[in-house]
Amino acid sequence: MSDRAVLLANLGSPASTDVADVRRYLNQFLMDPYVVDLPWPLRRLLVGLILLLRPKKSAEAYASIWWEDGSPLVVISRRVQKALQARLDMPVELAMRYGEPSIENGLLALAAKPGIKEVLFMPQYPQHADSTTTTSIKEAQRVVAEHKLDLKLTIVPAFHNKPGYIDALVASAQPHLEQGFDHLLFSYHGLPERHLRKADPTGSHCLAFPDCCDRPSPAHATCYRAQCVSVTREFTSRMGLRDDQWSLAFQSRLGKDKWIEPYTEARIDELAEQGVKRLLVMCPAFVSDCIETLEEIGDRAREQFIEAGGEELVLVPCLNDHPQWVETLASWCENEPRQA
Ligand SMILES: C=CC1=C(C)c2cc3[nH]c(cc4nc(cc5[nH]c(cc1n2)c(C)c5CCC(=O)O)C(CCC(=O)O)=C4C)c(C)c3C=C
Ligand SMILES: [Fe+2]
Ligand SMILES: [Fe+2]
Repeated sequence: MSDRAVLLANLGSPASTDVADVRRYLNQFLMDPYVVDLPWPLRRLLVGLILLLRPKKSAEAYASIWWEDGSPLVVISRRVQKALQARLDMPVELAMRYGEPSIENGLLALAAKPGIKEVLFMPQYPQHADSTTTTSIKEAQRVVAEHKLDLKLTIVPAFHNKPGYIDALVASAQPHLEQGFDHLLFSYHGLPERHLRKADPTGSHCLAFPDCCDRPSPAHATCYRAQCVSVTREFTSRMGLRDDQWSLAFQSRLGKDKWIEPYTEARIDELAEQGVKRLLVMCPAFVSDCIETLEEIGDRAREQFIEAGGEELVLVPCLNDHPQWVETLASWCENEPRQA
């Protein structure tokens, strides 16, 4: 048995679809300063306002996609953990940034295992965002420091360009594309534009020009949008798609701020107006299906598309527990060099 263990980290879901549980979850999530990046008093005020109406609406949305054994995001993440555990000779735990199982309990459980000296911490996000990758890493570092754990954290950052990721995406999505389509829409989770500017280490690249994502820059190491563009280009080139066969948009906008564009909702109407009848939608910001794919795209966007004149919207499943994805994760776990 190796002295390395693995902690897979995803975002998390409410404990149940009860409005009180959804409110608790949304409060923990939105009060994270990496998610709503305002000073505490303003954040408290804004989140308090959001929590007046959002929990009921979100609880209904969660109830419409909830599975017998829980939230799809958590159930699928458990399946991946089990498949990876069966494949590897090292302990594999699962943690969520918000709700349960927590990053704290995951790290404590691994630290209690005899002989474990290093934890490979793997946030399950292909593209970097402070609201996902950074906050998970900070939480893991906090737990190690506060509990004085005798563990080395080796962090696997956003894996948009890591060998094997695009191969797994192609392997899982190709059978769906082979069924035929008029257009393929890549719908990524959105982000306030302010987050993109804040994550730009050069301070002068991201959103400074309309084509910033096409101009090479060190800023792209932490630019969510550039990484979404790069994943889309890699995928479409591997599939041999022409530029007019696909487009890219951003979903899930919350609040009044300007988020990165184009918005998925607007793009769905445009595509229906252009005569697209069979629309395929992929959501490569997520490795597991979740409320954002199943409800926002699979239900609401589908309804919108059909009302606008489309005939069929097909949601391409996320990587989920596809064998090639599990194999890719396993190879990263075995081969990732220990960080100094
Ligand atoms: C300011 C608000 C939000 C930011 C910024 C944000 C970034 C972000 N989120 C994901 C991945 C997921 N988000 C999910 C749900 C979700 N996201 C927000 C808000 C922000 N996300 C809310 C309020 C919710 C809850 C659902 C709702 O009420 O609409 C999920 C799904 C969780 C589940 O239980 O299924 C994921 C996954 C990324 C990748 C990202 C930054 C790029
Ligand atoms: Fe989100
Ligand atoms: Fe850019």
